[in-house]
Amino acid sequence: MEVRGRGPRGEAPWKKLSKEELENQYSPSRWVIRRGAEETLRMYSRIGEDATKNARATRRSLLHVPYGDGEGEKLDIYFPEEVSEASPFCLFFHGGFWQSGSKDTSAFMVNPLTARGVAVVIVAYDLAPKGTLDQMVDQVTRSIAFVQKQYPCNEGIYLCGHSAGAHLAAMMLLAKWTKHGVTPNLKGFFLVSGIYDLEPVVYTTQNAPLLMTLEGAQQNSPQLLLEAALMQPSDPACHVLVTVGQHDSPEFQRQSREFYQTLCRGGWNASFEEIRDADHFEIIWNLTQQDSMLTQMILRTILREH
Ligand SMILES: Nc1ccccc1C(=O)C[C@H](N)C(=O)O
Repeated sequence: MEVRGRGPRGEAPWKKLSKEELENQYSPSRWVIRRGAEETLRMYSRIGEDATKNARATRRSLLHVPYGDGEGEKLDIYFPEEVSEASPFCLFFHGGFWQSGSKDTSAFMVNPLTARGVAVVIVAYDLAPKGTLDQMVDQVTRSIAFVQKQYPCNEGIYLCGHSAGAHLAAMMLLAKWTKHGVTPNLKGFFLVSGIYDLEPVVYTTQNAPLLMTLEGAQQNSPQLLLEAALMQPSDPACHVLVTVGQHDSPEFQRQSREFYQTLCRGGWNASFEEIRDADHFEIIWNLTQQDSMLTQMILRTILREH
């Protein structure tokens, strides 16, 4: 499929959509094909809860560790069998349009990754309306700095995010670390069904608790920030995997493709994968399975089995 990049003065394609169609495009559960929307959302919670129960029952963990003073600033660390401070660490940021979801139902990737020697950190952040986008981005930045300070010998820090969580992870491509007193050993990004240009979200009902202004949306859009920055990646070896489900909405697919293209133009070591036969939710359920394509891609990157 050909994707027209937006030229400097080009019209963004979503601006041609009616209000109803835009709402539809940014309602992931309306695009699922194997079950109804309600059932999908119920199943999403249940699979997340089961994965978390299972991870907590079978893995050594440190739960509800504060990474800041705020009440919501907590993370869970799950260790591989052979505990080593030098493990690679993969931090996961859950989705839910910055207004739903919890670290306590998001341990999807814990068992497959810890089984292969990777420590997994599931990070909580303050959801809207309590948290603003600016605050969430700051919290995510501090959670990463915290892990780097706690485990300075780590073999690499990898960030994985789903949906809104992929947005938060992608913002870290532009993070300024100096004020945090530490530069994390960032080695890779796994961005799953994310939103990188927040502007269209302003015109949907998803914005009711977010209260984003147009300016706020632009300031928190990695798509726009990367286009404007023309900055070189600080570590050219740092790999960015952009993935989207075959059954994600066309707007979600466009967002992922355009973000990938912008990364390539900026000189990032990026790759793009459409996950076949997966919708917005199934794509993350894949992470509970050791042998799924997405889990395997993540493990290959982290374990450098190219
Ligand atoms: N992106 C997500 C990721 C995780 C959990 C929910 C969502 C949703 O988008 C829910 C939305 N209210 C929907 O009905 O599609």
